[in-house]
Amino acid sequence: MLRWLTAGESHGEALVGILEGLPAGVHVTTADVQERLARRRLGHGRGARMKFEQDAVRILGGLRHGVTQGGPVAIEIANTEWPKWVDVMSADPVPPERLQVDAGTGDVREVARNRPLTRPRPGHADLVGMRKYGFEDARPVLERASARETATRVALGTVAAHLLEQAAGIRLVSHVVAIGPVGVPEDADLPTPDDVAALDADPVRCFHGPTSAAMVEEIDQCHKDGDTLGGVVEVLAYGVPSGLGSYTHWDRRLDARLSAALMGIQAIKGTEVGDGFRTATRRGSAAHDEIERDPQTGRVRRRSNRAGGVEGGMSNGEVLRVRAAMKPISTVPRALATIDTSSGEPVAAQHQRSDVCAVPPAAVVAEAMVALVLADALLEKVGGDSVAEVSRNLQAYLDAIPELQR
Ligand SMILES: Cc1cc2nc3c(=O)[nH]c(=O)nc-3n(C[C@H](O)[C@H](O)[C@H](O)COP(=O)(O)O)c2cc1C
Ligand SMILES: C=C(O[C@@H]1CC(C(=O)O)=C[C@@H](OP(=O)(O)O)[C@H]1O)C(=O)O
Repeated sequence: MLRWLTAGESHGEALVGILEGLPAGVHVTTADVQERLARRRLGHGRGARMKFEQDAVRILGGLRHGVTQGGPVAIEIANTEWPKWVDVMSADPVPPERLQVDAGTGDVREVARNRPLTRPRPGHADLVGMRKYGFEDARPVLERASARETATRVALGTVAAHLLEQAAGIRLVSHVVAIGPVGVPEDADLPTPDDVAALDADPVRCFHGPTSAAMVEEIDQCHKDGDTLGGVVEVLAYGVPSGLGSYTHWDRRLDARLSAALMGIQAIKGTEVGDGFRTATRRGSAAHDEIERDPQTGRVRRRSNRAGGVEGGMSNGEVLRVRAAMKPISTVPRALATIDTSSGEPVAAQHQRSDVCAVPPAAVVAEAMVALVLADALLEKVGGDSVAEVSRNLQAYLDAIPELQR
């Protein structure tokens, strides 16, 4: 079983992620993690912070000379914004005068940052978080609710992706299929893992040129209008063997596990496996993937992949395809109506800098979550304490599948 945990606040000193249950022998370096994190900062529509926030990575445990040792991998991502927040986000008590507006000492901007946030944003965690944890200030809520935390998921997902590729030849890619009302055509080509450089070069991680240009226009128009946008991302995993996950119990189903992991990303409000909601509109004869034997190779194959590579809660050997729908950013510049929780008066919601659209980075985060779930399911299916053992076990399982079922 693979387990992962994250800790840290958006403007705290650092975020930390731990990945436990990894086999020894996964080759991965700080530079690999940094490369994925850089990808998460890309994307037309990101706010000002992503221009200067640097994601300073340190691997604190679990690796020796670029190879996992079997123990938990711990990764720190320092917030380079931290110097501006040292007092406001200090873990230990600070002298009260350092945080008071009228003290006339210290950094005035930092004092301003400590003003209680009492105008909760509709759509963010602010109001319910204040109620639930007993805060009169939304600061502690947004610090942990913030998607800054997704940096740790991408860091841990990098390690999982390396395990998948090195032990089983599984490779992932993610892309953006819709931003607001602008979506790629249904019959557009799917990217493969060899297309990552092209996706990185695209301002919105979209694989369909004309749609990408229209998405950029939509974001620019939305920015001008003081508004925000959501969209849909898709993750594809190539080379997934048949039989990860199980039909035997609800929480063993691969589709359920993928869906929960995607839904656990901030602002994701819908998930889809394969054609998902579109399948629900079809008749059975046009909804499923017929089985035949390839006359050339003699192998069992499908005539289509509407199921997105999962049947009965198990991977079926086809390309795994899952989608996640992201709501528009809730810090809307043309601020929405709310109430001031210190006075009860109707006011405009708090708003400072913010992303206009964070769908492109959400694709990178979704890919990391899928990598973690698949790595967990792979280890569960075949086990192994080293990458070599996982590979051997996988091969032995595949070799044991009867010839007529292959
Ligand atoms: C990559 C990414 C970046 C985000 N950036 C922002 C942002 O700049 N401003 C904002 O209000 N919400 C942003 N969000 C969304 C909020 O974190 C999210 O809406 C909030 O935590 C409430 O959770 P919920 O939307 O799941 O209910 C972002 C989400 C992701 C995945
Ligand atoms: C910092 C990141 O995303 C942040 C996610 C976020 C939110 O409310 O979720 C709000 C913004 O932060 P701030 O309010 O400090 O500008 C984003 O920049 C990141 O992705 O690394």
